[in-house]
Amino acid sequence: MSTTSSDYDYIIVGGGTAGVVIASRLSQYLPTSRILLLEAGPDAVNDPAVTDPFPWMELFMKGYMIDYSTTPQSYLNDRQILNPAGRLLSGSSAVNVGVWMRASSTDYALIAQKAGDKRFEFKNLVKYFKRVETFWDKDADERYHGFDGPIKTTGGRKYPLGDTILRTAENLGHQLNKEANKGDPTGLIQTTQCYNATSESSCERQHSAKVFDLSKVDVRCGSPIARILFDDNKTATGVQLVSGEVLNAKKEVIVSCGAQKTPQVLMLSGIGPSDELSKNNITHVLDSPYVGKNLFDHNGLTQFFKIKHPERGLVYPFTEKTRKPEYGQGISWEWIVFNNIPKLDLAPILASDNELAVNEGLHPHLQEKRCHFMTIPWYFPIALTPMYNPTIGHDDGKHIAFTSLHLLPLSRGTVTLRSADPSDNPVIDPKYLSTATDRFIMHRAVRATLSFISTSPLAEQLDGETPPAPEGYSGPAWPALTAESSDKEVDDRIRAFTATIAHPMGTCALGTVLDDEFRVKGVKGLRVCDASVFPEPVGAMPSLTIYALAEMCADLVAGRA
Ligand SMILES: Cc1cc2nc3c(=O)[nH]c(=O)nc-3n(C[C@H](O)[C@H](O)[C@H](O)COP(=O)(O)OP(=O)(O)OC[C@H]3O[C@@H](n4cnc5c(N)ncnc54)[C@H](O)[C@@H]3O)c2cc1C
Repeated sequence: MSTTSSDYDYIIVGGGTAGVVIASRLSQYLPTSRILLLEAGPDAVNDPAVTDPFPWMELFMKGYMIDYSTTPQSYLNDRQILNPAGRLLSGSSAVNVGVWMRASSTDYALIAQKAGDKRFEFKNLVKYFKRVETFWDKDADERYHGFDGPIKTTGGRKYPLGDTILRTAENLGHQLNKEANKGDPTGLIQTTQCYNATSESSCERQHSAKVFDLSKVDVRCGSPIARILFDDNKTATGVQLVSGEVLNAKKEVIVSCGAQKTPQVLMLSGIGPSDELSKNNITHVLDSPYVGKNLFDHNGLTQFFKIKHPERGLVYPFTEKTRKPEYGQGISWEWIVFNNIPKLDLAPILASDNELAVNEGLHPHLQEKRCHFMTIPWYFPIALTPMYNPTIGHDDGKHIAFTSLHLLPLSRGTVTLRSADPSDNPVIDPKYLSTATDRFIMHRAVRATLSFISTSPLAEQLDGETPPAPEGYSGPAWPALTAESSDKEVDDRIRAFTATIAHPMGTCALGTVLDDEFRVKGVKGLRVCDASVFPEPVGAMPSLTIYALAEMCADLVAGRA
């Protein structure tokens, strides 16, 4: 067969977090191979709106961030939940908040069990975590941290309320966990973020295409694909772009379009649940019933609390106006609490959801070191819930925010096709909080925040909650929540204001859709590697784990694993 300029050895579809890593590493490991990376969005790698981690609104306005809003969610008052993702080279790594963390080893053990391979256990992932990062603290334990990886990190700030938060957490019984990256994040941890410190008080975002070398990869931005092409033996032979152009892959196609788009690409290519394909008149390549199933996400509720003495400059976002060396580099927060719910409290709720193995204590939620939720204090009113209270701006200097974040959802939703048109977004139905266990965990998470703000010494610095007052809302005023609020008041608030922090995962999972080397079962020459591969949630912000899985995938493709 003669070779043309449209013939490649490997085509990676989706130049996001995972796709960039895989393309970069393959070009390094297989230097004689021709590698193509196709990205739907633009190349904005050095646009200050991307490299500066703070101008989020600009990311939307410039079209770098798109919204995959959900269907009406029945356990959230039928609200459609804003669901952003990056649509540019680097994908969501170019628009995210930059929290850099690993989950509990128990979470990875469950993923390994579902994937059917020990390679996904924490101890076997550590080498990939290390390969990716340059950890900011040179004295950190080298068994767990990398010091020469492409992603530089920052941490170790000192905010005026830092000690107050630390002592409040300790008064509530949370131990300071100085090494949260060795498989047990339980307790109070100091936040690390994936920024590169450019001075004592400034930093730039570390996103995948900024730091991974793509000089030996053919990168085509503005090139959304319509479908993957197969021969009669169900071997992937290349892709067709939305423009109609066909590009050939002699060895493999690797799909990394993120948890919302990867299942859509597979279904449009004829791989998916048979009924879904038939409904959209798509020619079947393979009935793969779990494509687009198993969608889960991290739900969060954010609340704003008034500071008693704003004149002391205790709270501020880290913006141009307020950059101070003692605040270090990064978004204005320094602590996160990883919380466990006691087994005796959780077991009856799990049983009410008919979850298996609860009575024997074998349910994954009842295992040691599993963290069910996070409490996140921010030194400014971060607007994770849109239109929460538009009178409070980021720079108001009078509020602190707390996010109560549910980490281990049992609810499972779907990504299905809106139509056979690749330009249409898929239908996203995460079925948020559709299990009693998830509603219970979310409730406990908010209660934990209310205890935190009512406990000394933080309590003495605060003056209650400023409740939400969304623009255009004309109903009765929302009561300020306190530790004394009724269960109904807490649940009403959860239903009305819970959002997502944009961690969708699970829609082309290892073990069901994929084998243990990321290959799509039932066809040849096709792999998937991105947030969609998780069979079970990681109870942490996921990007570091996604980077690590992409490193592993590149090793497997190149025969180095
Ligand atoms: C606002 C926000 C804040 C977040 N904060 C954090 C955080 O603080 N810490 C953390 O760890 N995680 C965070 N996350 C989550 C994390 O960033 C994502 O889970 C991760 O980046 C997803 O990586 P991915 O490779 O699966 O997909 P992405 O990085 O989203 O990449 C998918 C890419 O595929 C492209 N694409 C889609 N369809 C096509 C097509 N048909 N053809 C070609 N290309 C296509 C997209 O344009 C995109 O570039 C956040 C996410 C968001 C959106």
